[in-house]
Amino acid sequence: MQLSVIGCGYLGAVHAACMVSLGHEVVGIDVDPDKIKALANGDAPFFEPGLPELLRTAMGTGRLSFSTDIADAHGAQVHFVCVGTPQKAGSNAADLTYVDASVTSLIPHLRAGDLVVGKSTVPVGTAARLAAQIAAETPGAMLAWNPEFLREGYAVQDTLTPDRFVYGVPEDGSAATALLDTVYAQALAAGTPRIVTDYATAELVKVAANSFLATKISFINAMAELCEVTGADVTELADAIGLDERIGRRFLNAGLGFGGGCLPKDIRAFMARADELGADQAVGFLREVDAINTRRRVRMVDLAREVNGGSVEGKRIAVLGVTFKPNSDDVRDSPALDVAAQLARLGAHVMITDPEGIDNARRRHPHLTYVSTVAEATAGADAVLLLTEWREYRDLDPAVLTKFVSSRTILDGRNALDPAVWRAAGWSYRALGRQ
Ligand SMILES: NC(=O)c1ccc[n+]([C@@H]2O[C@H](COP(=O)([O-])OP(=O)(O)OC[C@H]3O[C@@H](n4cnc5c(N)ncnc54)[C@H](O)[C@@H]3O)[C@@H](O)[C@H]2O)c1
Ligand SMILES: O=c1ccn([C@@H]2O[C@H](COP(=O)(O)OP(=O)(O)O[C@H]3O[C@H](CO)[C@@H](O)[C@H](O)[C@H]3O)[C@@H](O)[C@H]2O)c(=O)[nH]1
Repeated sequence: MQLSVIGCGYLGAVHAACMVSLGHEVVGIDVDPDKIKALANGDAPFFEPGLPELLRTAMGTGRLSFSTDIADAHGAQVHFVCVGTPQKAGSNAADLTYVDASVTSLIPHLRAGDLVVGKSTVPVGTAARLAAQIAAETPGAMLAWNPEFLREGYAVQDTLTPDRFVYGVPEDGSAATALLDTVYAQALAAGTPRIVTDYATAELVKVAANSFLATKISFINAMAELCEVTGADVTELADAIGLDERIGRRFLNAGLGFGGGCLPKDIRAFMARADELGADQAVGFLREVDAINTRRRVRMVDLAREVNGGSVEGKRIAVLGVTFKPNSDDVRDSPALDVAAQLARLGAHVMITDPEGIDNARRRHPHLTYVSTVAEATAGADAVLLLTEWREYRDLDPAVLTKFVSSRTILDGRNALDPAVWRAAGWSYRALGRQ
């Protein structure tokens, strides 16, 4: 099938390359000329495991092209909308500027029978509004909402073998469903469940899933707060409750909390939309989920002060990890970057290192100091903060770090290290939610 993918960021670039690997012919469109130039050269414009190889193979087939001109989407039968829906400045609501602009620019190039497929995460009600616009301007063209559930760091496998497909389709949605079934034929044949529903349900499935995940993380972080005042251990607590299959151990890792370009802005946009719908009470608990999450960052800064005798002013603090999670270069709403910036504001000499995130972090916080190695970051450090649990930081040998630091103090913001190993090597080990 001929497909277009509009918006080639973390979601769209992976989607485009994966669709080619399924046998389709794809044109990727983006308004960012640098991104399109890199992609057209077969280079991934961001770090995502497996994407460079997939892109190179896809380019080699001759079935993947990229363009900044939306007119090049003409001729595709299915058009995936993958543009950003960030948080609006000064508000909790989602900024729909990019979704609206991309659909408006696409409409003149649609033909009757074409299917526009929204993949971006949007407030409930968006699909119905866009469907009406498309129907008015290109009779016979259709819209479906097919939210995306991929995780950064696992984007390729999540796209090719998702847990489920959700299709939000109009009342007479059989043609739209049939087209999406053709696009995803391979995964469907392998048994991936698909739920065909209305627009509103599909939109809500996406934000409900992210709200649930955020709530699970904030729940365990609230327990961490209790552990801190009682001397209990949140990792053992999580292991114990997680053995109950109804609860499950996944997404119960206490620490610095959730960040990234999705969970924080999605729960806020959900609250804002519920407010507009007069249903703010229904998701009022998300305010608490957000507040618990933010408190973890404050707690980490406080802990850094505490181990430095009450103030970090003039202290050398090594920060290991700056992305919002490992295996990604994404620093959007990164708890690690936030903590590093707060410590710098308090007068600490913060030395940040990260395997993939430095360029993005520097763009957001150019005044902070970035170095390429753990040795440079920890040289003369009064405290070492592990803030993103990259494999290489989990595997650090305390005996090796001892040679660089000025004080053997480690704060484990992700409960990723074995306290016994670090203490046995003479380190003072502190973490969130455990002694
Ligand atoms: N990142 C993820 O892991 C992920 C997972 C699931 C869902 N989502 C959702 O997918 C959407 C995209 O997220 P992302 O992380 O890929 O964002 P992103 O910022 O990485 O990418 C968005 C891209 O859209 C482009 N764009 C903006 N306006 C455009 C237009 N008018 N025409 C063409 N391109 C345009 C931008 O230049 C950018 O490259 C969001 O709604 C997000 O919530 C993201
Ligand atoms: O037990 C846990 C699990 C995660 N996190 C943090 O939560 C954040 C989000 O992690 P994750 O959900 O793995 O990353 P994303 O790539 O942002 O993926 C989420 O957001 C995407 C965009 O909507 C969805 O598609 C995915 O299903 C959803 O998991 C990160 O900061 C993690 O460090 C924790 O603190 N504890």
